[in-house]
Amino acid sequence: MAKQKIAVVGAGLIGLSTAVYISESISKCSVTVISDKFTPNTTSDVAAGMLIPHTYQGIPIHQQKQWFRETFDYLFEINNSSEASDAGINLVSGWQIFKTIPDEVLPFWSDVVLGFRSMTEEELKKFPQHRFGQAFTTLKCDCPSYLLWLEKRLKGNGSQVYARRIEDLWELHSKYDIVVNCSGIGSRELMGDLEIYPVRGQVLKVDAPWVNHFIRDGDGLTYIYPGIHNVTLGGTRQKDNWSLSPDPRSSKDIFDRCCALEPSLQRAQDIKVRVGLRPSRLAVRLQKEILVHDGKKLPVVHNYGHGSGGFSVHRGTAKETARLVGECIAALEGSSLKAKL
Ligand SMILES: Cc1cc2nc3c(=O)[nH]c(=O)nc-3n(C[C@H](O)[C@H](O)[C@H](O)COP(=O)(O)OP(=O)(O)OC[C@H]3O[C@@H](n4cnc5c(N)ncnc54)[C@H](O)[C@@H]3O)c2cc1C
Ligand SMILES: O=C([O-])CC(=O)C(=O)O
Repeated sequence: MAKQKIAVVGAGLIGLSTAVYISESISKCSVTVISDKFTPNTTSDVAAGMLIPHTYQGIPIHQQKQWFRETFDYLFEINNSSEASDAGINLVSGWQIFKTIPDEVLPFWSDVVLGFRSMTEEELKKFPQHRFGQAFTTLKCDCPSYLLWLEKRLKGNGSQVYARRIEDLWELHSKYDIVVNCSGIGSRELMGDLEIYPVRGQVLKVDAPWVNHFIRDGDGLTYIYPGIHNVTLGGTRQKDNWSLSPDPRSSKDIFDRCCALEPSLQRAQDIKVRVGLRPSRLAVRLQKEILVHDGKKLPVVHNYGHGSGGFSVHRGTAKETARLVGECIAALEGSSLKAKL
């Protein structure tokens, strides 16, 4: 049986990690990634890269927990290997703090991260405005390093990578048997999917190597995330705002909010501003679709709409996408066998 040719559209975190999973788990295929932007110019490069899940309202919690666990276990294994530094993965401990006691004292992901517990009175003294907190250890990706590492893995296993903008997935019909759509916010135009919308996020990447614990305000707006190369200070969440231009007033506001939680940040150096558009949707779109033109068919598997939580679940959604691609391959092989009989 000839190898099935698979095109993955998108070279952000979701496209690259899905292409890696498919190329490493399905032997009967060749994989080509096609994208108009690559690292360091994708939304995924802007992210803080913390493994702290965001809840998708349209997806059962057990499913989200499974995606998070698969992602955490995968990155934990990399963290414990000689690849950790190349892949940009580190373990980081810290605190999520709340001004009032949250509804969810024990979030669904509490037994996936390491050492989850309530903060002690002594620890809370550092944050006089906050009444409650959770201490735990999780993983963080240095996003550009991780994307480069994924790209290197792909090229190393013989997959192809091309720069090109796709206007219509049907363009790929003549060269590919199956298309995997990981175009993030680009799916609004590419698929005409009006359920996906941008949530603009502005962050600062600063040099402050003495900061070694993360701090996240439970309101999700203010966070300090130390990584391998810099500390990410956040943030903003601006629904339906498409602007990629840095806003100086937001930068000052972010810096002030973070200094209120960690005053030593006043001495931070080399402050860079980054903006990204979170590809937000009630639920990640993870499903098969058959495109039909003039009686010809093109199977497509969608994997987009990861919003604020792509890093936290990417390996789990890549695995599920590969399973759907496997079903498409079985169907194509079944129909070519039938045609021969
Ligand atoms: C400020 C900020 C902080 C964040 N922090 C975290 C965090 O700490 N933890 C976490 O889990 N998540 C975080 N996220 C969310 C995370 O960044 C996203 O969920 C994730 O990056 C989405 O990845 P993606 O590959 O779908 O999108 P993208 O990175 O946008 O990739 C989409 C790709 O598709 C390509 N593309 C689009 N349209 C076309 C087309 N028509 N033709 C060809 N190519 C196309 C693009 O060029 C790009 O390569 C954060 C996001 C932001 C903005
Ligand atoms: O909420 C966080 O902690 C970081 C994040 O995922 C985002 O800004 O989207």
